[in-house]
Amino acid sequence: RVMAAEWGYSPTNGPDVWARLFPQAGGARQSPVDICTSIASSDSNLEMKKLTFAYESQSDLRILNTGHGWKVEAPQSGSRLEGGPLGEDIYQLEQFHCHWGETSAEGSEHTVDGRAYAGELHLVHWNTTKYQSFAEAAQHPDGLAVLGVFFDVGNESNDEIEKIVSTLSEIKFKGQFTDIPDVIDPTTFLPSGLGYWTYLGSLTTPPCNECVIWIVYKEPITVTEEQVTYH
Ligand SMILES: CC#CCOc1ccc(CNS(N)(=O)=O)cc1
Ligand SMILES: [Zn+2]
Repeated sequence: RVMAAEWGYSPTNGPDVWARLFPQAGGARQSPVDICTSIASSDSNLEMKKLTFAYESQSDLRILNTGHGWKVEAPQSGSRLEGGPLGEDIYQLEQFHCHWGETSAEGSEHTVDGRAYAGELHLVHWNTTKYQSFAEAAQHPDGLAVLGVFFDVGNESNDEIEKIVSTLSEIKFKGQFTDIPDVIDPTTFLPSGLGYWTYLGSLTTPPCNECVIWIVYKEPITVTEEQVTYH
């Protein structure tokens, strides 16, 4: 059948047929992957070059219903992500968004030894040392760096996530957006334990560009069931 107009996750427009419209989806370094902890090698170089990040608190951020979740546009010229697997380049925050599922038993894009988490937050950065724009960076193998943080469902709610999901009732439909009234500090999304897995991959959704250096934190953050299931 001809590809449905919009890509999605159904049998007729899902990942198995994305490559028809988005050739990179058929590439050799596609994300997400299952992280097999037994074969992940620890790289002494990474331990030497500590991954460092610095974010500003931002107000007046806009949140969008993408049709596949929510996305906060957060271009931050003052933000910096560097070190670890990123060589000498500096990466700047562009946006962050979330993936979750129908139940809290699934929803993350990456899995760890076959185990899915309730959701996954992605902080998308681009290489401002080498490229002039996000769109240009997304055309290069070292163009983007995405921090992935798993969500575990528990009894504590995450205050920063609450600032975001409390606005979702205003953007029930794809394409709608609204302003987030609170100040958001992306640093608070990160777990306390800073151990991570890293690999060279791609955008996990179309156009699936193979331009992402993935950094997936080992420690999940805890959110409540409410915070990852929307009515
Ligand atoms: C090239 C291009 C483009 C559009 O920008 C994006 C940005 C992020 C994403 C989501 N990718 S993910 N889930 O790997 O962060 C998809 C398209
Ligand atoms: Zn994502």
